[in-house]
Amino acid sequence: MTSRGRVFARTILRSISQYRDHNVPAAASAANLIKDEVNLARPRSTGLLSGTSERSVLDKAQGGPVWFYAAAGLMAFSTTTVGSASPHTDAEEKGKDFGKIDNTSSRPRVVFVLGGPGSGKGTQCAKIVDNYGFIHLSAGDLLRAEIKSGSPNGNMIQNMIKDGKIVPSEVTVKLLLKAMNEATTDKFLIDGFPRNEENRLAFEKVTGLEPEFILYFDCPLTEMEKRLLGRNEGRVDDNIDTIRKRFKVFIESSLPVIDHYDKLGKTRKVNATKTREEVFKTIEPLFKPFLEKSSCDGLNQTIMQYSSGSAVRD
Ligand SMILES: Nc1ncnc2c1ncn2[C@@H]1O[C@H](COP(=O)(O)OP(=O)(O)O)[C@@H](O)[C@H]1O
Ligand SMILES: O=c1ccn([C@@H]2O[C@H](COP(=O)(O)OP(=O)(O)O)[C@@H](O)[C@H]2O)c(=O)[nH]1
Repeated sequence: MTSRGRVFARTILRSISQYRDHNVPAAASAANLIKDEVNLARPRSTGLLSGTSERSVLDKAQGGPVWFYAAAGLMAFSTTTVGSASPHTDAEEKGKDFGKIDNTSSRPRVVFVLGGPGSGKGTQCAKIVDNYGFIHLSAGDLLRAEIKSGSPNGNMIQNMIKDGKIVPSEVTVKLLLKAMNEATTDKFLIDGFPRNEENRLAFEKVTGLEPEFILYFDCPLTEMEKRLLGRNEGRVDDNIDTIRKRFKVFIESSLPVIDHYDKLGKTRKVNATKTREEVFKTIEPLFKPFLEKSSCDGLNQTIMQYSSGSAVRD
């Protein structure tokens, strides 16, 4: 990050603050998130040219430090196309046609794993991690860890989870960013997030990242209820009252997110009622392309661009 870049980022932060003064709520929450992220990302961004291990994974978003682009509001979303553009694409039907993953890019690659509570997201994520080198970030697990850590937000998060409500985006996005920044790989399975349109917009604004695709586990409520009641993990929300509230929230708030990505041709719908093994077989073709070519070439190219100054956007 050059000093001109820093000056530019500060200017943009100022203009976001001015928007906030004019009561633009999205700009206001973005500005808060961005300020936090500046603090998170800044110490690492000094190592831009000193090798991949020292570069924050998120520094690579859009070929530059994420907080810089977030501050600049230059969210030119990824042009990566994954699979067919037709909506409501069933994974079974599409088979190998999922293959258009941009493995020459060095930016972090994100897959959102969505579906109702108990549809089997966590179960399948574990299998994908074992076989395809992704990092699994469960937003619910991150929130539960935050409660355990004794964070000042702990009580609020606990109450929201008990009541089946969606925790404010500021909290969840910050936890996700921190986990992404600490990760040693750039392939992320983000499980159980975004849960509503506000979550989605907050993540997009702050990271500038668009998911490669959305894995949507389609499962009837009766099956999900049965699975949740048998989960036996001692969770405060796996009781019939909270389960019913979670279903309502899923239908009212989360389905519109799945629909949004559907319209962009990014939703990969999977029949989640099959056995664990059958579901995994169905989704595997979606992940094979990620193994086909290392992203090192793209990464090296990005580092060279930084060396020559051509990737600096001020
Ligand atoms: N395909 C499946 N068939 C039957 N039970 C399943 C299947 N997938 C997951 N389960 C079980 O259902 C429960 C909920 O699964 P989980 O992966 O935790 O769902 P989610 O992460 O979507 O809430 C767990 O007890 C899990 O072992
Ligand atoms: O992005 C998220 C993810 C989870 N939660 C909260 O955490 C609970 C449990 O979510 P998780 O994904 O762990 O459980 P699932 O819905 O898959 O059973 C949800 O009901 C919400 O209260 C949230 O607020 N935002």
